[in-house]
Amino acid sequence: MPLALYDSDFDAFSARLGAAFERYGFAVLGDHGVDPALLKRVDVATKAFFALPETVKTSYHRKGQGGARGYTPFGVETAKGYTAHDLKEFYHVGRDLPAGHPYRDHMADNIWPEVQDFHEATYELYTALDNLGKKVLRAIAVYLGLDREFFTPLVKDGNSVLRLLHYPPVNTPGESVRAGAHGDINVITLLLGAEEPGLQLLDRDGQWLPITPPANCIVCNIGDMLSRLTNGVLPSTVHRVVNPAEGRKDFSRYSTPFFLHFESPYVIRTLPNCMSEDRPDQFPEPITAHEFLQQRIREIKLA
Ligand SMILES: O=C(O)CCC(=O)C(=O)O
Ligand SMILES: [Fe+2]
Repeated sequence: MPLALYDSDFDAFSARLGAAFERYGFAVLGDHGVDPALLKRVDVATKAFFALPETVKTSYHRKGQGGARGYTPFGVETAKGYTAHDLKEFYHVGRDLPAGHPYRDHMADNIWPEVQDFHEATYELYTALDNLGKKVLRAIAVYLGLDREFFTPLVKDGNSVLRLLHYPPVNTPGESVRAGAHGDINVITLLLGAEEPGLQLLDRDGQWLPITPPANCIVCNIGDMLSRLTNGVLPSTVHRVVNPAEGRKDFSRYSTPFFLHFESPYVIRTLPNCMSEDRPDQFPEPITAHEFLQQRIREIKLA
């Protein structure tokens, strides 16, 4: 789906995107407008970071923060319901908040590694994806029959995270997979770098479908918070990253999801227009975005 349609025919864009989300929980966005030169800078800085010695990388790991900022080493995150850990390491960049901002009591400051251009490039990408996410949410709002700007204030200072992911080569057989089957916790996810094969979604008939986006596309999916808010009208589809095929085992995979979150105090309460006699409220208990996130972080062994 070309993002150009957002400007040329917003209603058509909203209808097509919404239909893809309602059917698959996923959509692929073309010509997303994020500067290719910026993506190259992020790629260079990311690879430079992960190539550092383990002792240097772990100096950017903060225990007891739920992996919210900085480095999370290989072998920590474990998908909900799994015993074997995922085969990945990652770095989280969060939102910079001004001095005195009330959310600073729970949104930690960023940690910046000593890698050239890492701070500038990754934060520029954070801002670009934050803005792109607002466009996607405008299209979703109209699809759901809400005001076009319904989500805009709810995500303004949301606890969104840019995750720079590295899946190292997989040379030893074992139970672990690159990323075990999971639903994303957040509102929506915008994913860059899924051209390297491995990502699959679990379709409603129980089949795993590979996601093979053309170059320069962003894969977008619905997270559990939006699924809950919409009473499942927009599904948070389970997905995973499988281990590489024979010829690709010696290669790393790098990908970059942006997990867009609500502002922490926002109360997720089922939207009235997503309930009906045929679709009774599945989530009668409201929950704040903050509490929802804390519960899920404990489940994936990040806290
Ligand atoms: O690496 C990918 O393609 C997907 C990663 C993912 O699903 C996640 O980190 O939540
Ligand atoms: Fe995911």
